Amino acid sequence: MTEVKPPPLLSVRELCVDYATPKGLKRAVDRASFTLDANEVLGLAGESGSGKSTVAFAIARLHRPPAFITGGSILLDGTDVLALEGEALRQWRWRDVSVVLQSAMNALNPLLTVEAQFADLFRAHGIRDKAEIRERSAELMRLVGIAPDRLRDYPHRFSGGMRQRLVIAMALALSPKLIIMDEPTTALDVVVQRELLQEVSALRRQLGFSVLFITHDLALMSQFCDRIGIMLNGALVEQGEPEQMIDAPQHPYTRKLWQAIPPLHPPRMPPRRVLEKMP
Ligand SMILES: Nc1ncnc2c1ncn2[C@@H]1O[C@H](COP(=O)(O)OP(=O)(O)OP(=O)(O)O)[C@@H](O)[C@H]1O
Repeated sequence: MTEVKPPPLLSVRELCVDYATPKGLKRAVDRASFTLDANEVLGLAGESGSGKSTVAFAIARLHRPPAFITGGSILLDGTDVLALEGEALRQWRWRDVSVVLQSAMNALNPLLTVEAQFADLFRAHGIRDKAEIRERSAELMRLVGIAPDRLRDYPHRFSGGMRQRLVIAMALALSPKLIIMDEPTTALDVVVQRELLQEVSALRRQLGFSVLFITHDLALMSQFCDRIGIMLNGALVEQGEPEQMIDAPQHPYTRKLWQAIPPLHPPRMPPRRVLEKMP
C-alpha cells in the first residue's frame, strides 16, 4: 500500500506583498510559493532586501502599512490566514503561530517581571487560573533551561542568550504549530547561537512544531534546516535540501551565495542530523 502524505502544515501560494512608497507601489515579495510540513524546518536565505522578513511578517499577519498583501493565499493547518480578522486573528497569533525576532529586548517589556509577562500572555488567551499560570510558566522556564525561580526577575537581569531563551519560552507558551524565527540569534555570539539552535532543534523534536527560519548565515542555516528556500528580489528562486543545494545548486544566484561564504566558515558543514548528535 502506498503511504498517503498528509497535507503540508503551511501552504503559501503566489504571495505578493507591495510597499506603498511616494513613487508608487514597490513589490517586495513576488509570487512566492512554498510549503512547510509539520515538524519541519524551512530556512529562507537571500541578501538583505530580498524579501525574507516581509514574507515572515505576512505569514504571521504582522505586516503594517505601507506593506500590503496584494495577492496569493496562505493556509496554515487549514485556516485561511488572510481571511482572519479582529478577535479571531488575535487568538490565532501565539496559539497557532508565534514569532521570535532578533532583538529579545524589544520583545520583552523591561518594566515587567518575566512572570508578569507570561501571565499577561496566558490571560490574553483565556487562561486565568493563577495556579495553572504559575505551573505553566515554571514548565516553560524549565523547557528553555532557566531555573523557574528566576520568573520574578526583570529582563535586564538576564544575559542576551537567556533573554532570547525567554522569548522562545513565550513563543512556545500556547504550543503553536509554527514558530517563525527571523534572525533569532544574530545578536548573540557564535557559541551561544549554536547552543540556542541545538536547543530549539531538541524542543522541536520533543514538542513537534515547525519552524520558518530566516538568517543571513547560510552555514548556520544549512545546519539547522531540513529545506532551504533562496530569495532574490522578492522571488523564491530555488528550494531544496541543504546537501542538494550545496552539492548541486541550480540557480546562478544560489551558487554565488555559497561561494560568498568565507573559507573559515566552509559550506560543507555537518548536516543537521550530525549537528544534533554533537555535544
Ligand atoms: N517600510 C518600507 N517601505 C518601503 N519599502 C520597504 C519597507 N520595508 C521594506 N521595504 C523593502 O522591501 C524589500 C524587502 O525587504 P525585507 O526587509 O523583507 O528584506 P529582507 O530580505 O528581510 O532583508 P534583511 O535581511 O535586511 O532583513 C526591500 O527592497 C526593502 O527595501
